[in-house]
Amino acid sequence: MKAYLLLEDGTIFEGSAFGSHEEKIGEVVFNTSMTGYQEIFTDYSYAGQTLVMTYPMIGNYGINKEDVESAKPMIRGLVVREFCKGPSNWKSEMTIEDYLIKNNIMGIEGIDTRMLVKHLRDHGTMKGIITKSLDDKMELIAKLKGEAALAKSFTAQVSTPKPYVIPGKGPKIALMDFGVKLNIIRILQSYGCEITILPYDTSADTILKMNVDGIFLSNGPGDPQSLQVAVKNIKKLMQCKPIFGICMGHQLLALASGAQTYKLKYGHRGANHPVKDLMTNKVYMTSQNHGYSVDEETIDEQQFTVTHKNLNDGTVEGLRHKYLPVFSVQYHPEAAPGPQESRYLFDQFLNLMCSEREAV
Ligand SMILES: NC(=O)CC[C@H](N)C(=O)O
Repeated sequence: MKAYLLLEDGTIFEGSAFGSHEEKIGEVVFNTSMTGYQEIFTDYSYAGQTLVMTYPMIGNYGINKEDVESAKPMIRGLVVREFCKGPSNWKSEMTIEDYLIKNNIMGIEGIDTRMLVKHLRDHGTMKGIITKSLDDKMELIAKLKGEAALAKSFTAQVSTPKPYVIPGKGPKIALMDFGVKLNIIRILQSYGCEITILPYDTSADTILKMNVDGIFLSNGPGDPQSLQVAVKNIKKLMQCKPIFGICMGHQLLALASGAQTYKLKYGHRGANHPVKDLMTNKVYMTSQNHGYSVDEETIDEQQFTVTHKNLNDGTVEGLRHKYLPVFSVQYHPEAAPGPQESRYLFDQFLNLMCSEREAV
């Protein structure tokens, strides 16, 4: 069945519908990873977004129950050049089409994704809708342009509603859940940590009473500036405990320290973004998924050091407090999918917690 991707600026891409046929508005963003589509669909940081995969065939190794980053995909739509109807892999349990139907997500295939990405790079990220009919095109465009087209924040939908504990004999961690990727939990678990996953708006006082060894600030969807409640809590927490933040966690930590964030023209989403560790001059290939960035000009140099930078556009990729055991990165050291060479950052967090413990 014919379908269209209609963008907020009126641009139309024609293709064929697949998956569910429920038409939803999303912010259209592209990811350049060659593999790992299942982990990407289930990364809650994509909540509210219609995802364009630039790799030309998606779905060739199917979908399984194991390789997920959350309980369910929160993407609003999927745009591909071609989806694979006959996947082949020992782990495969269903096609991506079955998966999209099951999760009520509409897809469109047959799109010239190179042209679409060039358009988004030139004109910036914008809203769009995958639709079967353009009869009401002007109305749809007006809706896409409207303030109410997309919820302001998806955090409450993806954060845990209640605290829960993953037992362990190692350091105790409070994880502030803004839409955490499961691989972050898996890695912390592999160190034997006891992890308490907390709703995004848990107060600093509640967390301090838990007497944990460290605090982890997770990834998550949306604009960090819309999470002032967390910013306020982090401001207090950073004076008291070791903290490690990833992506949204990094942005919130920056806001808590008085810096500002801004929206990037078309974001960084992919598995081969080069990042330089300015402390060692080493370059790492990193997995990234973010639409916002910390404004370097606004960072208080008395308090924070910029530790990492993106080599494509020079944006801030890592921060470390000068005196407190507090640091963060914009990219994904848990990288599912993506290169695993930044896992050492979890060792640093564990070391910080252990040395703080010894110092007490
Ligand atoms: N992966 C993330 O945590 C993304 C953070 C934030 N929502 C952004 O797009 O910049």
